[in-house]
Amino acid sequence: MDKLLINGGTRLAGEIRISGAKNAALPIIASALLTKEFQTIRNLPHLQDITTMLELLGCMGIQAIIGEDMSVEICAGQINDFTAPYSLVKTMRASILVLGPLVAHFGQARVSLPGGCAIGSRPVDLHIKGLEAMGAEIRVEDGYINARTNGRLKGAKIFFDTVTVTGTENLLMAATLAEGTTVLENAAKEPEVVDLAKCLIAMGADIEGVGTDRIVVHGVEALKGCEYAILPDRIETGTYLVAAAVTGGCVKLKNTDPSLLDAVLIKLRESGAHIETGEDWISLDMQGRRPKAVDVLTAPYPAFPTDMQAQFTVLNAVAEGTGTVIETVFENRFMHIQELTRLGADCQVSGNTVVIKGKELLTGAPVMATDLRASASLVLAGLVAEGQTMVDRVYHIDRGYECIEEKLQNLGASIQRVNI
Ligand SMILES: CC(=O)N[C@H]1[C@@H](OP(=O)(O)OP(=O)(O)OC[C@H]2O[C@@H](n3ccc(=O)[nH]c3=O)[C@H](O)[C@@H]2O)O[C@H](CO)[C@@H](O)[C@@H]1O
Ligand SMILES: C=C(OP(=O)(O)O)C(=O)O
Repeated sequence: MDKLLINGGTRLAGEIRISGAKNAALPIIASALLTKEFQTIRNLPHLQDITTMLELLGCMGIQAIIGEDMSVEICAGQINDFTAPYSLVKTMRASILVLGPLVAHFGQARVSLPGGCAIGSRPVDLHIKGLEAMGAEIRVEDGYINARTNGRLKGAKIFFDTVTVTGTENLLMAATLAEGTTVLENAAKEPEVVDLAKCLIAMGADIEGVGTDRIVVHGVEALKGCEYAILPDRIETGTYLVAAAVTGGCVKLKNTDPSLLDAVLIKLRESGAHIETGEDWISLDMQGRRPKAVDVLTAPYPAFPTDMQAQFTVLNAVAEGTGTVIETVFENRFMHIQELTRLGADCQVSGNTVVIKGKELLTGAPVMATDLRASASLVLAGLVAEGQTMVDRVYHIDRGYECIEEKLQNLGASIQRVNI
């Protein structure tokens, strides 16, 4: 099994390119199920989750032609199966994103229930209720969501009790082909939802209120294929900025979009980082200093993202002062804390809050990755810790970070992938 071996202590410096956003690419690949025409998607990140999503379409008889320039061509016209099997869904919860498009376009879907995961129970009740409100008949049996509709789905008024990103995306996609108008209230405003909506509009969908919490979709009879480039990954961007900040380094990240990272950049500036931005780049210079501790509270966009919480815990662990991280989105997203403690971090967890007393030095140790962002935080801690850190279960990281060791090596880090 692959592991990452890190020798900490190098100040990161240099330039790297940010990849396309995993969390936009996944729903946009699923959107190809809404048309029988060819869909061309560009700026795809090279990630395990993308491979899994394409494999999922492959199980349905759909071929994806992968181009050399990080693009893929998909044509759902060849579909012959409407099942998302447990074997794939258990490795990637975002497989649930095929549910809405399959029912809306083909009138049937059989999608395995994702189940809980390391960061919380993560139910999909709001996806199911929304589709039922649109007229789908849904039975949950043998661990599968079986959905059917006789004719087109019907437009409906849907209120999300909780802001849900993939829930909004699933119902948004379903609504594009429904008969009549669908109103999604308390919808997610994440940039990845906006990117999906822009792609759907390019396919011929009629959508208003994109980027607000009230999305109105006037259903159309058919959608056409389009060519669409995925937006940059704001979480990958934020992770490399924190990597530079904790090592006192100076980096420039290209092919990104600073306007997607307001809440993160504010916290990094508060921590003492000198940040400059251009239209598609961000530079951060820590000038060799330790960061100052910052308080963070996660909440839906545009607030501070839960997917950056673990990384900021590491920033606080090596900062001057004491910082607090409060997680309000997922009930169990502190699995990295125990591992950070093994590197010497001083963290006290109480309910959804962790209080971190910054230390001048962390020390390397073997640690175990438990989920995607938890793993990223362990790599960041390893970069700053004195001595050697070995991060095990790297497959979690490969779900969401393209060539992480190569990108960090380009910034001067001592990090290697080993298979022992
Ligand atoms: C592939 C993808 O885009 N993943 C992101 C997406 O996950 P995902 O879309 O799974 O997360 P949600 O936005 O749905 O979850 C937010 C909260 O709503 C709850 N909930 C959700 C759906 C539902 O039917 N019922 C319910 O109670 C969840 O348990 C959680 O507490 O948004 C999360 C929150 O920004 C991010 O951390 C993930 O990286
Ligand atoms: C939690 C994440 O992904 P997923 O929703 O696919 O588990 C993430 O990207 O941090």
